Amino acid sequence: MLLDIDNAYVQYGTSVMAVQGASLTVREGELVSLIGQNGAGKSTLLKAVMGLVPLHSGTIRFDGSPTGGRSFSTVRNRISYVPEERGIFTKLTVGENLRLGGVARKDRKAVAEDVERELERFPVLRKYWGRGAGLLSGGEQQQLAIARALLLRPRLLLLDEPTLGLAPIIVDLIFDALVRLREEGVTILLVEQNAVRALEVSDRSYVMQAPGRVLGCGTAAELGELPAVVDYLGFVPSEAR
Ligand SMILES: Nc1ncnc2c1ncn2[C@@H]1O[C@H](COP(=O)(O)OP(=O)(O)OP(=O)(O)O)[C@@H](O)[C@H]1O
Repeated sequence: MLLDIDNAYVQYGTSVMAVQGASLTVREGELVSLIGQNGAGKSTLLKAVMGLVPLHSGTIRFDGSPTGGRSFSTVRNRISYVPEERGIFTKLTVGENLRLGGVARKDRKAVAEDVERELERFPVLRKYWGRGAGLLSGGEQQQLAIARALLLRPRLLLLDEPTLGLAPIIVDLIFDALVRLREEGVTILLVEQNAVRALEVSDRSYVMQAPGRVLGCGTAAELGELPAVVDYLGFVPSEAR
């Protein structure tokens, strides 16, 4: 098991318990999605994996080791995270942003090859290589954020709502890229509000319901057998689309 979240609780301040006993696993090579409505606790769970919010209780293990300890480093363990707000440095160029993804690596030649591969994956980044990243559209910035995250050669890629607010043609482009990444063997945990598309591309999905509980998990076919999940989603996962 690459990622193993067991009975995680996360609290903001003293009142809001945003995640309440969530368990989730990701195996090497899987594309797993986390779906559910606004405020269900999906983003919080990703932040907990990155150590950006502390666990109240429960455990998160990466490759068998707890993620919470001082000695754990997401960079050393090669976990890449693309937050909902993307984290692009708007004052830097596209090329500078992209190269930043590889700064922690020592294999400079391989980094250069990986930059080239990302430019082939997302041609718009080549086109705008020298342009200030702040001038890119939302969809272009999202491609840059994903490409930059891939430059770490992540063992696990965490994506928070990569298609939120983007034009349908860009949504298609991002989902196509996810399918290809999965074929390349990149392990992905995807938070997505577009449940239909997420179910379509994922090996397995977790359905999360506020406040912070996992309602069910499995393949689209398995989720379709769970009445509470079908009720919550408002459609039968295996019959979507
Ligand atoms: N920094 C914060 N301080 C206090 N409460 C927060 C904070 N961030 C999130 N919450 C609350 O925690 C709960 C879970 O939020 P979270 O963002 O994880 O949900 P989500 O499923 O990712 O939804 P969304 O798609 O809207 O991001 C919500 O009730 C939210 O209001």
